[in-house]
Amino acid sequence: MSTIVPAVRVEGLHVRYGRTSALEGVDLEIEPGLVHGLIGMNGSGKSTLFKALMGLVKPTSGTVALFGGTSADARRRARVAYAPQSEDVDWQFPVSVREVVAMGRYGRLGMQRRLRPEDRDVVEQALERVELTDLADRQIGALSGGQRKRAFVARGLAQGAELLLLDEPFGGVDKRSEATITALLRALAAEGRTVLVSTHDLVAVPALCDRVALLNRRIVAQGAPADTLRPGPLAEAFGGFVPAEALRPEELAA
Ligand SMILES: Nc1ncnc2c1ncn2[C@@H]1O[C@H](COP(=O)(O)OP(=O)(O)OP(=O)(O)O)[C@@H](O)[C@H]1O
Repeated sequence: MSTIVPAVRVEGLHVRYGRTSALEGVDLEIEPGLVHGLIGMNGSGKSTLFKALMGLVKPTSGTVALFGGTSADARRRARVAYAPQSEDVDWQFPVSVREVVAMGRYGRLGMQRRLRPEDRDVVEQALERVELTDLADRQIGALSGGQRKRAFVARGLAQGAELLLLDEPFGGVDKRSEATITALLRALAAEGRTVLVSTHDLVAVPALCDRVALLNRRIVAQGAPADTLRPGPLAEAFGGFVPAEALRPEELAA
């Protein structure tokens, strides 16, 4: 039996918003040190699953464990970082990019504490890692879509998070930024961090993800991209529609 504690273990998770059933019995295990893709159509429950992992929505039933403990515990110990979908962020908030990244440090120290010189160094290193040093004094809303995503990744890095949950990091991002973010996330996994990314961009998946989970209110398929991005599971995940860009050339011809 494997002794590796999964970064995420979800069992029998149901979430409802009033009359809307968003998740219906999700079972999911996320192995640490890999990039995992969470793929599903609009309304399939991706954001709800992220929020449930963070303890931001209450399950109707089922359980969520991060590193074998509660999500509250993982948050308290700064082990998990969450970058919400762009629509869920107030981009007018008067904070600079550097201040957003520094929030990752406060997560560890508590807002009452002042950043020490070594914390400031960590913030600068995180900014440099995502190539935002030159834009660090800008108001966060004055960044492009791709730069905003990178700022949130930097916040997670400054926090020292072992698990990064990124909701649609490729939404509204051009191909160049997408390649930068992909390389960054691959490098984070190579360091042993765990990354869970929701995306519609199926073309990006094989280069980015070690594992894929297809979601349609429950997990339809989970495994290596080559095994899951197949016509059958894709049709089930996308309500009968098979996104052609997800298929390999031989399957397209079939
Ligand atoms: N706060 C809410 N109140 C009521 N219903 C909600 C709420 N948030 C989400 N829902 C509903 O729950 C379902 C799942 O939504 P969710 O945002 O998790 O899907 P998603 O896969 O992230 O979608 P998208 O790809 O469009 O972002 C949808 O039917 C949505 O309308």
